[in-house]
Amino acid sequence: MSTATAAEFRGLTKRFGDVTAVEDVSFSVRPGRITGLLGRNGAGKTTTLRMLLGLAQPSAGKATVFGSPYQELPDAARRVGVSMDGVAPIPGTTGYRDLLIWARMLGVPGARVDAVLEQVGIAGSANRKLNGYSTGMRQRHALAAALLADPELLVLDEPANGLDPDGIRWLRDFLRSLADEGRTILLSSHLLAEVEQTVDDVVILQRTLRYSGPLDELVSQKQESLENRFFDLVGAATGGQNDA
Ligand SMILES: Nc1ncnc2c1ncn2[C@@H]1O[C@H](COP(=O)(O)OP(=O)(O)OP(=O)(O)O)[C@@H](O)[C@H]1O
Repeated sequence: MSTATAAEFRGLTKRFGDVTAVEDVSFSVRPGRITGLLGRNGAGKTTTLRMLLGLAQPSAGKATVFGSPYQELPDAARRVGVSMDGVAPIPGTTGYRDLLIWARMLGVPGARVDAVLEQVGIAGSANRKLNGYSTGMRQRHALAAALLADPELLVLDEPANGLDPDGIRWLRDFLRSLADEGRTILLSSHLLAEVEQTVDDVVILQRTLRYSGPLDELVSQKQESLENRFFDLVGAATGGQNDA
């Protein structure tokens, strides 16, 4: 890889009218590692990822992938695999058919569909309609779609949401195997105990950046759990979201 970081966020700010969702956030995502973007509901995680992917325009600052804004990155859709809410499948489509449509859009061979279905462990359900999938199966399906083009970077918004304990353990091992192959993973989550067992680096967001760096430096500073360090950095909940 030619650039030293897989993704960079510099002074990134996003305002929605009177609401500042993300304020002056800067951090780097190191290649070949799993980075967890953590924050409570409304902390600005999804907005940050959307700005990285060119889906939301920053009010100030910038985000780059492999050194370029996403929109200017050659072959971006194949180099960056994304799992994020907001892309609805065609109603009544089977899992297989949905992935085949994505494969054609990405210009990858149809055989990749079988490969990713096997990888995420839902090949046996591929001929079922997607609207009958459980939450866990939907998460695996979304991951399969993200993997179709064999991307260098995976951006996963809340990939553990809705997974049962088996699914969570599977996801952890699966993400680690992807990172061991040299891929970079940036995932958002509010499941702190889960993340503690999954990620190498941590970014804590509460509108502003509260921490970015290796997980072990964060938790070993005080020999405490990620959860305790998280609340040290973002403060206790006051009932409102997106508190300063
Ligand atoms: N399109 C939008 N229009 C107006 N406000 C928005 C929009 N998108 C996000 N926001 C606001 O920006 C803030 C950050 O939202 P965001 O979805 O990025 O947080 P999050 O950390 O991903 O939260 P969650 O864990 O609940 O998904 C919230 O106050 C949210 O209401």
